Amino acid sequence: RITRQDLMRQREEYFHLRGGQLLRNMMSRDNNIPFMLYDRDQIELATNRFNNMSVIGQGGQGTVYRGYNLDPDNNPVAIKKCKGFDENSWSEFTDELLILSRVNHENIVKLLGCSLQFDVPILVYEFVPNKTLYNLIHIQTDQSIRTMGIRLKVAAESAKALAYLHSSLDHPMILHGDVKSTNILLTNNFIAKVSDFGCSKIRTADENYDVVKGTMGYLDPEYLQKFKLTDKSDVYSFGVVLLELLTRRMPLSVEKVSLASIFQEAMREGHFLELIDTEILHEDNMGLISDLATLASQCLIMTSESRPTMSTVAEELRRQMAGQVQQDQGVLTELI
Ligand SMILES: Nc1ncnc2c1ncn2[C@@H]1O[C@H](COP(=O)(O)OP(=O)(O)OP(=O)(O)O)[C@@H](O)[C@H]1O
Repeated sequence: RITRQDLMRQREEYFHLRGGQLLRNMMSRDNNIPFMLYDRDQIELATNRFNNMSVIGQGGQGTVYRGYNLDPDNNPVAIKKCKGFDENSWSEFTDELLILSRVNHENIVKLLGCSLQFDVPILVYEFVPNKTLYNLIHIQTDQSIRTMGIRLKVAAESAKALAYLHSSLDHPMILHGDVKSTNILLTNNFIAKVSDFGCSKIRTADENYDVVKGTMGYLDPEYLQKFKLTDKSDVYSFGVVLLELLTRRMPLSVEKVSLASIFQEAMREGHFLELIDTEILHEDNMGLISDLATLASQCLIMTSESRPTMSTVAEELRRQMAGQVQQDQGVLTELI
């Protein structure tokens, strides 16, 4: 018969085997890192024992639950239960957590903590209440996402988040590896939050990788040839997201033709305007649309070296935003 004491001992064992002590030491060394290590009981209570009613999403790497009572301010959280996790990958996973816990950016879904007391990793994130960008572009016809201003803002914020992951001094270079519109979440005020970190996403720039990760329609063609993920692979995938925002077309057509290739051909032949979503195709927007189309096209260049860096893309989008604000103010002044 297994007693409660046996169970407690087993949980402690799991905790140590999986590098829990390492994480605990790191946290006590650096009080600035608000990263929590949750007990099994806390997670089970928060998800009502992983009750189906608490499920908010299903991804390739696991199931996401809505949870309560874990956040000190009592905000809801999103709890991801990873699946298909290899027992031998725990130490790699804990190493990654040490880095991911240092990621702190307003446009990145915050990783609040984890639990090491289950047979698979459990990750706890800040809860983002609105839908994914994919949902708002392709499924729901939310009025707000129809405006050019919101689309530009979402693009600029997502680019800023990716640029931070690639080149912040807070942590080594982090490659996202699966940038797509389902991995951009939006708050009720349409603040973009890049998500989906935590299951083997950190790579050093020169590491070779032989398993194809990522999503069809967004994958860097050079990565598919060389199996080497780089910062420019994220730039390519971001280019596809930019196209989704401009065209409201799916990244892959029903015939499995990529939006990127259709768009690049239209750019070469000078008729890309035919692809742009008619809802944003106004005279006032023409300059901006043309600039954004050029930027997307640069992100999608076949040879990765010729693509801009994420910082350059973010800076260009910031500049465009500033231009828009000025333009809006100009219109206002004229009206007054
Ligand atoms: N922090 C969060 N707040 C609110 N909802 C979330 C959060 N994280 C994920 N979700 C929801 O859960 C769904 C699944 O997320 P997840 O990141 O696991 O999968 P995915 O990105 O759709 O697929 P994959 O992991 O295969 O790339 C998302 O589409 C979203 O609806």
